[in-house]
Amino acid sequence: TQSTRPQRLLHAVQKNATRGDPRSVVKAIDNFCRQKEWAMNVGDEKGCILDSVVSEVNPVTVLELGTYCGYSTVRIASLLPPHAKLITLEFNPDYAKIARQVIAWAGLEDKIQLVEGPSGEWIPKMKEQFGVKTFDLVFLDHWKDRYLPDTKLLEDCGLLRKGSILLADNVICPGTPDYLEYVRNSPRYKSQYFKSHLEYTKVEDGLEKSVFLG
Ligand SMILES: O=C(NCCc1nnc(-c2ccc3[nH]cnc3c2)[nH]1)c1cc(-c2ccc(F)cc2)cc(O)c1O
Ligand SMILES: [Mg+2]
Repeated sequence: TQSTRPQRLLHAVQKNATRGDPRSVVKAIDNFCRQKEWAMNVGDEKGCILDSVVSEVNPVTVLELGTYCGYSTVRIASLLPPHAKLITLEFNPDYAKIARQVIAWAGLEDKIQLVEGPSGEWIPKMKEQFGVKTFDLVFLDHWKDRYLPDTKLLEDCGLLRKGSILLADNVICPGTPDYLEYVRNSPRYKSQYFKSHLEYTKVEDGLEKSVFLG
């Protein structure tokens, strides 16, 4: 039977990356996507912006919406302090299966909790299921029409505190117009746009960093 793109991406990691070395996993995926097949990872250019925001925030609790193959999951987790935790939500079981193996190859299972299912169902359960009080950093990279409803859900569930950072991928391409309008005009957020490019292309895209003001 024909393999899927996520399966081919995983094989590229297992062939070219060193077990237990997250940076080599990130490199192997970027090389695969540049040389072989495009895939919707945040990529190396936007990934550097992600790295700088993670390093600046130094978060203890992180939520990632949209795991896909685990590229940004590994990229973020490799920068976290020792007792920090990253919860990543993935809706598609096939993506989740691949992501678990990519995360294992990077040796980051202890820092990452991959949860399968729709964000709308899981966000209200974060406190009771995972003992989360609030998130220091949320990386939004899932379905683009879910960014705004899930942000409002995070607010309503008391999962954001004064100073929590939302970092959103793809605010230009594919685009999240309703989310951008909200975080840029709401008095409850201070927003900043980091201009970049759609992963592995010359098409404009960017990350929007928004600080929740409480
Ligand atoms: O769709 C994207 N990403 C989303 C995947 C996902 N992985 N998991 C989910 C999930 C997770 C929990 C959920 N709960 C409810 N819906 C959910 C969806 N969604 C995406 C698409 C592009 C893209 C750009 C230009 C093109 F020509 C084609 C494509 C680029 C990107 O950087 C992306 O991130
Ligand atoms: Mg993305």
